[in-house]
Amino acid sequence: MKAVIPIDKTEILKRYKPINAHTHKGIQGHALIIGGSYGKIGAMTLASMACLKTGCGLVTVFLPRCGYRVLQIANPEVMVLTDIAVKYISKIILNFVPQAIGLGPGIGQDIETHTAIHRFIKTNTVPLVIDADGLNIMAQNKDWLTFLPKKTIFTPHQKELERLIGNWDSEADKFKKTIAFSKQNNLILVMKGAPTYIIDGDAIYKNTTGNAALATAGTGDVLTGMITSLMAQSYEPIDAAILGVYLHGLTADIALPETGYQSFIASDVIKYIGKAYLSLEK
Ligand SMILES: NC(=O)C1=CN([C@@H]2O[C@H](COP(=O)(O)OP(=O)(O)OC[C@H]3O[C@@H](n4cnc5c(N)ncnc54)[C@H](O)[C@@H]3O)[C@@H](O)[C@H]2O)[C@@H](O)CC1
Ligand SMILES: Nc1ncnc2c1ncn2[C@@H]1O[C@H](COP(=O)(O)OP(=O)(O)O)[C@@H](O)[C@H]1O
Ligand SMILES: [Mg+2]
Repeated sequence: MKAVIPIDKTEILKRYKPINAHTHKGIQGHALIIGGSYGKIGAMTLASMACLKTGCGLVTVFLPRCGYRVLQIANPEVMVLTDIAVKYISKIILNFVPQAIGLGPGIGQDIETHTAIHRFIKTNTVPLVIDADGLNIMAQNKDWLTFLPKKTIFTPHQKELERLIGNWDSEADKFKKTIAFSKQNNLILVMKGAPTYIIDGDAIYKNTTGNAALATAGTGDVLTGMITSLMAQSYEPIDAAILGVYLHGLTADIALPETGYQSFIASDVIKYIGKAYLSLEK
């Protein structure tokens, strides 16, 4: 196993690109988040708001029809495209080409959603982040992995990772299997946990930010939005994964003295993204 590289401020400053004073929303990147199902539209409101607050110029979501009003009211800055189905995603039809796509928050596992994802990835060439049930669907259909753009980012928590790579009998075995999976499929794996590791073939990065305040519903959905945003802003996939994970953890570190562990929620990650960015400039 190669040396583990810590994701600390020095590593981040090598990758972080400050905003150009002459930029405009048309060149700040247009991101698309695809997901949601009846009862899990919140995952999409969180992911899309996190995406905007991480700096991309435009954000569109694609979700089932039941999410339309919810999204427009909760996040007026976000644009909405809807599926023909009311409660789940059945066919993904887009009317523009985004710079990056996040797929999976709250998407559920309806059989029609499996088919929609299959059809979508067969033709998609846009850089992709896959999370949540998007990962669970890929785990049940491993022959679809060949359709993914190279360096697609997977963001599994431990349980989702197990569904993808099978059981492990030690930490070393878990890393060995994750590295093999990353290499075989040319994917980047964000192994979420405490701490989060990022695997890109033989390269292993260990995050140094974050704390137990993040152990709350929706913080993973927020991370998907943040990484998708960075990819839409032209960061290379590995840089988007590293910077996204670092900033996400940093929000919880900055917030902790004000919120404590227990009252911190996923919306607070979004609330503190600005302070996390500002701390990079100090
Ligand atoms: N407001 C919303 O709409 C929310 C929607 N969510 C969506 O709900 C769906 C289900 O996601 P879940 O992750 O809850 O379901 P999963 O069934 O994938 O994972 C949860 C299970 O994994 C176990 N587990 C073991 N190790 C874990 C670890 N390190 N981290 C997390 N879980 C671990 C848990 O105990 C639990 O049994 C996803 O589509 C997700 O996007 C959730 O993110 C919660 C918030
Ligand atoms: N104890 C902890 N310490 C640090 N980070 C944590 C801890 N618990 C959870 N996290 C982080 O919170 C996020 C949870 O993601 P996930 O399990 O997908 O949540 P959800 O699906 O509810 O959005 C991950 O980024 C994970 O690394
Ligand atoms: Mg999750």
